[in-house]
Amino acid sequence: MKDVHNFINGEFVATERFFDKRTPVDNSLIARVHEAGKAEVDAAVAAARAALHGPWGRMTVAERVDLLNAVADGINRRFDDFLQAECADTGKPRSLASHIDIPRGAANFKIFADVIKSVPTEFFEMATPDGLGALNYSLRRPVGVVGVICPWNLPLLLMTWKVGPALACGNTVVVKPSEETPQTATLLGEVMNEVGMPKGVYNVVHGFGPDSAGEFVTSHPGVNAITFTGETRTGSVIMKTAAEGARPVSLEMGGKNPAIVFADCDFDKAIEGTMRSVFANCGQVCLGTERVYVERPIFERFVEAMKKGAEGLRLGRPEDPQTGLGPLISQEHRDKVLSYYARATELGATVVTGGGAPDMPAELAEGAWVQPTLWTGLDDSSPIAREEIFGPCALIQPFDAEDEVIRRANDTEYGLACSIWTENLARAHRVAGQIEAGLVWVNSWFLRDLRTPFGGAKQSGIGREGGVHSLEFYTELKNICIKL
Ligand SMILES: NC(=O)c1ccc[n+]([C@@H]2O[C@H](COP(=O)([O-])OP(=O)(O)OC[C@H]3O[C@@H](n4cnc5c(N)ncnc54)[C@H](O)[C@@H]3O)[C@@H](O)[C@H]2O)c1
Ligand SMILES: O=C/C=C/C=C(\O)C(=O)O
Repeated sequence: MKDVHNFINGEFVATERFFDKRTPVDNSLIARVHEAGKAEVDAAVAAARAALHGPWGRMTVAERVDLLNAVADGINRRFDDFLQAECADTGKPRSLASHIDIPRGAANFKIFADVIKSVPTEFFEMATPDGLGALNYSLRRPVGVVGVICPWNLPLLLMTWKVGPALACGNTVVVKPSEETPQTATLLGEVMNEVGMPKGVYNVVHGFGPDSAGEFVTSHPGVNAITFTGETRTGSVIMKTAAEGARPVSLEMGGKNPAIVFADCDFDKAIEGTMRSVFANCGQVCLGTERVYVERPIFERFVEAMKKGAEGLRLGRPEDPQTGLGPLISQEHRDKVLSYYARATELGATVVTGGGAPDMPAELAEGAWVQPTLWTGLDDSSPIAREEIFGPCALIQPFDAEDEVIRRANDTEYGLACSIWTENLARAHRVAGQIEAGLVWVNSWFLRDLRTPFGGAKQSGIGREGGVHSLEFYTELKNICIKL
C-alpha cells in the first residue's frame, strides 16, 4: 500500500493524521493519505505567497509559457503513471481515462500556454479639453494565491482545468483534491519538480471539506480567490466563506441535464451520443444526461435501442479492455444512487433495464457496483426528474411539440448542459438558443473546444472558464491613463 503525501513548497510532506483510500473496484485498501491540518495549509499558502515574489513572479510570459508546456509534456511522459493512479482511485475504465482524463490533463496546460502568449489588452486614445489628449491602456496582473477545490469524478482533468489558467496568468495555487481521489494531484507535484517549476507555485493539501483542509483553504485570509468544482450545496457554502474578505469565486456545480431527441434525428448518432452522455464514467459526469426527452413517433424505438445498449455494457475492472462501465466512486455514493433506484420503483417507474445492484464475481463483490438503469413512466415532478443522481441512469420521457420540450427541459433549478439531436438545422439553432444552460451540444456531446466559454447557468455555476474567458477570473485587469 502506498503513502500519498501533501506537496508544499516543492517538498512531499508527511503528517501524523491519515485517512484510507480504497479503490471502488473491490473496496480494497490502496493508499494511506496524509491529511493536512491548519499548519500544513498555512505553510502551503505561505509558500504560494512567497513564490509570487520569487523567481516565478519575475518570469516573463514567454518563460511561464515554456514551463506550462513542459508540464504538459511531463504529464505525457508519465502518461501510464497518471493512468494507473487515476484508475486506481476512481475505478474508471482505462479505455476512458486514456482518452479523456489523462490527455486533457496535458491539454489543459497547453491551451492556456497558447492563450496567455497571444492575448491582447485594450488601448483607448482620448481627447481632453486642453487638446493634448490622453492614452489609456490596460494590463493584466495575477490575482495572487488561488485556492483550488476539486471533485472526484474527473480528478486530473478538473484540477488542471483550473491550475492551467491560474499558472498561465502568473498566480500560484493551493490545491485541495477530493478525499476520494488524492493520487494524481500529488503525482503532478513530481512533474512540477521534474520540469523545474519554482517551489511554492503548485501546492497540494489533502483532506476533507468542513473543518478540514478544504475549509482551511477557502477560509484562509492569504487566499485571494477560490475556484471550486463540486456539488451546488457545497458551492453555496464556499461562496459564503469567500464572502469573508470579499474574495472572488468561480463555481462549477451540479446539473440535471436534458437530452432532446427529435423524430428527424440521425437515430444511430442519437443513440450513440445519448449512451455516452448517460453512462460515461458510470454516469458521474456533471455534463451527463439524466433526463431524455424523445419525440413520440420514435419514443418506443429509442427506448428499446437504449435498453439494448445499456444491457450490452460490460461491468469490470479498469484494465479489462472490454469494460464499458466501472463502479461508482464509493460505497457511500453507491448507497445514494441505489436509494434513487429504490425510490423510482416506489414511485411507480417502469424499469426498462437495471434498477439495482448487479451480481458481480466474488472478487469484485465488495466494489461500488450498480446496474446501468433506464426508466420510463415518471413525470417531470418526480425527484428522479429533478434531483441530480450522478449515476448510470436516466429517465426517458416522450414529448409532442417543440415549445413543450423546451419548457420541460428548462424546468429545473440547474442550467449546466443540454444535447439536442435533430437533422433540422433551423430547429437546432432555434431550440439551442432557448435552452437555459451554459453549454448546448447539437448532434454531439462533450465535444470540447477549450477556447470556448465553459460554465453553468442558474444553480449550476458562477463564471465562465475556458480560453480567454478564464482570464477574467485569474487576472486583475488594470487601466493606466497617461495624460499627454
Ligand atoms: N460544473 C462542473 O464543471 C462540474 C464538474 C464536475 C463535478 N461537478 C459536480 O460535483 C459533484 C460531484 O463531486 P463531489 O461529490 O466531489 O462534490 P462535493 O461538493 O462533495 O466536493 C467537492 C470538493 O469540495 C470539498 N468540500 C466539501 N465541503 C467543503 C467545504 N465546506 N469547504 C471547502 N471544501 C469543501 C470536498 O472535499 C471536495 O474536494 C456533482 O454535483 C457534480 O455535478 C460539477
Ligand atoms: O464532470 C464534469 C465535467 C467537466 C468537464 C470540463 O470542465 C471540461 O471539459 O473542461
